[in-house]
Amino acid sequence: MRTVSDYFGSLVFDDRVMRAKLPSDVYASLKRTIDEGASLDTHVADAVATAMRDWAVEHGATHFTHWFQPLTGVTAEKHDSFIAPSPDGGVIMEFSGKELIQGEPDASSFPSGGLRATFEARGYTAWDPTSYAFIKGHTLCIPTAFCSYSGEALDKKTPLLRSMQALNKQALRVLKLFGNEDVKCVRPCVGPEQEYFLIDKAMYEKRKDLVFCGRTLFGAKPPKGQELDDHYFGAIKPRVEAYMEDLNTELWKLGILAKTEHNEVAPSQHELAPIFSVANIATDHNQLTMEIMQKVASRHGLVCLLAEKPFAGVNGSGKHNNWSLATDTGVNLFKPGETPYENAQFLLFLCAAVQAVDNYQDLLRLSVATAGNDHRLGANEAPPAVISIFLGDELTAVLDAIETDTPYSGTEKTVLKLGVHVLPKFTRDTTDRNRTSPFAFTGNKFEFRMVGSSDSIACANIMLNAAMAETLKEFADRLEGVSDFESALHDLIKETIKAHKRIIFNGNGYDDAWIKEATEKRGLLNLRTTPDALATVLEKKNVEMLTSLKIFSEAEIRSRYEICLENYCKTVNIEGLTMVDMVRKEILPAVEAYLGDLSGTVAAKTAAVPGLACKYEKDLISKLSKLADEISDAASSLDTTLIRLKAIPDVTDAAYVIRDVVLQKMAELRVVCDEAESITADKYWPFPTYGDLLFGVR
Ligand SMILES: NC(=O)CC[C@H](N)C(=O)O
Repeated sequence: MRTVSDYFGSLVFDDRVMRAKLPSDVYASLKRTIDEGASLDTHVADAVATAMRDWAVEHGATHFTHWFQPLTGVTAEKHDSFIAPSPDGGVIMEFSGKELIQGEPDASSFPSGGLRATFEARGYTAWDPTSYAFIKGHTLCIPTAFCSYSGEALDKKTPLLRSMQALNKQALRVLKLFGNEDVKCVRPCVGPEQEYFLIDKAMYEKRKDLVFCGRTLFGAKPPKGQELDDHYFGAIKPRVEAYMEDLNTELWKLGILAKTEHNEVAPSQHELAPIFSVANIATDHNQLTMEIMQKVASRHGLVCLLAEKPFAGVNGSGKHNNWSLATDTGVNLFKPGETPYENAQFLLFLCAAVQAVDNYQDLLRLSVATAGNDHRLGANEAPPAVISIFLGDELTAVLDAIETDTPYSGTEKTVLKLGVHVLPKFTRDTTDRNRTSPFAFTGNKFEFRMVGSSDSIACANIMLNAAMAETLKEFADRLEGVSDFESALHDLIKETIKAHKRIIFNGNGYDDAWIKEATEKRGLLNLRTTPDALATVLEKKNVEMLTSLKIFSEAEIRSRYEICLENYCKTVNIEGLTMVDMVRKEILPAVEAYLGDLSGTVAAKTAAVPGLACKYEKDLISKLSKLADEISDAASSLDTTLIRLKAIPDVTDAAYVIRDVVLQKMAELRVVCDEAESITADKYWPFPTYGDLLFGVR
């Protein structure tokens, strides 16, 4: 039997393959490009392309594609076969260095958020040699960045790579101050925990809301939900187990480090978590993971729902983004060290994260802002829309002690002197206690829990890296060249704690009292909806930070603002239209059919026994008939609003109408439909119910 280690990474042109297949000088040169960003010359590119082609063809590939991440949030690919005609009438398989390095997909149909007006529609894709090429189906996929000819990023990978570069530069400056001359590179490492729902495919196909929107727009609460907590970590059902097994095999073949799997809180909800990797690879891998999760589900007669809130009344799905910083010498900068010096360094990086999150709360919030995630954040199942940091009581007490120069009880009652004393050993706080926090320190990393399950993790990590780079830059500017490093460091840490401790909160984030305290006493932002959050990207401090670090140009920021808002408007518009369609073509006809049969029953019964009261039927007919009128009115009102919406030219104005009017009307329509469902006989209801969907996979 083949073991996992036999086939792990078998579809990846990884370091093992490169070492075996490339001439040693080519391998050394490519490694320099991968590790140090050195540019690649043409003969190296040609040699790599040839080896890649031979390897891919051996593995059954017939095509290649530049695989990229446009601003749609999903990945894109355009396949070209390797074939070229040979003089004898046959074909040879060709792939050049030029084709490896650069491609020219026709970009005119990807969202560009107004950027297109300023440059040619055609963009180009450029190989990202730091992320390995892989085979999907019969196609060699080459991870690439996607840019315009004038250099504007049209994708999510380019700004992510830029943010990693900025962070590397500033982190190295800070590390030098601590005497770490041997460190050549600092990289953000990410492990995204992916939550998802698995439902039966045949049932899925009967619901237009699931097919068009990926989430239910109607559904009366079933008798059983998640109240017994019997699904969380429960035994995995055989059908789901078979799916997970198949999924793991596919992911492992692609070198994706799928590690943990379990049932989540809601019925039919599950989670898959990988081992950490460098941020851009983790991003590529998560995109691939989401794609393969859906593909494999189909083979098992299942559908994998990635929407943040596919069902009302039970938990939604997030993608908790575990984030840390690692040096090429193997040090995790968020891990408390063993020596006083390491501890001082740890505290400085920790304080930088605190300041970064406080100063750029808005950017972190908007990095996860989508129509789908708005239903999840703040619904007492995922973090609220207010950003705060959980540090745990022990670490918070250490920071308090430093801030006030008071003894910390954990260290034999001495006043902590940075660079002299070691920190006490922290017991790791259990993740259970962090569950309500948007940004939780978990011993050696931060867990950014606000990311939505269907989101690309690129945006969240771009903003995290950017905010951290900016803060480290400020710290390095201040500390470089000081005569007494230890006291300057002490002052900086103390001041940072004082200035930014308002963002630290170890209590229950679901508590209404916290939201009040956060916004009223602490002045933290509460950006409840996507339009509220997105608007903040255009604020001067944010534009200045992102442009000065060269992560985005101003035009790129504007384009992303437009695209995200447009996406919000389009998503909700599709949902509204789907509701109207389902009501008019399915729900009302079903209710009417039931009403017709009930009325027929009354007529038949009174014909048989004249004078019979038929109270049960008549009450039901009155109630349902009244609901049918209300449903019809609510659907018309929603429909009229959607028509009005179309006439609003400005996307920001449209987004506010959605936030304030459309979503409200959708909610009103749902209430009456769900009520009708709860009193309509099962056999009339036109599509599978919540009970069927949530408990249908056995
Ligand atoms: N067990 C959990 O951590 C639940 C998390 C929750 N599903 C979320 O949306 O974030």
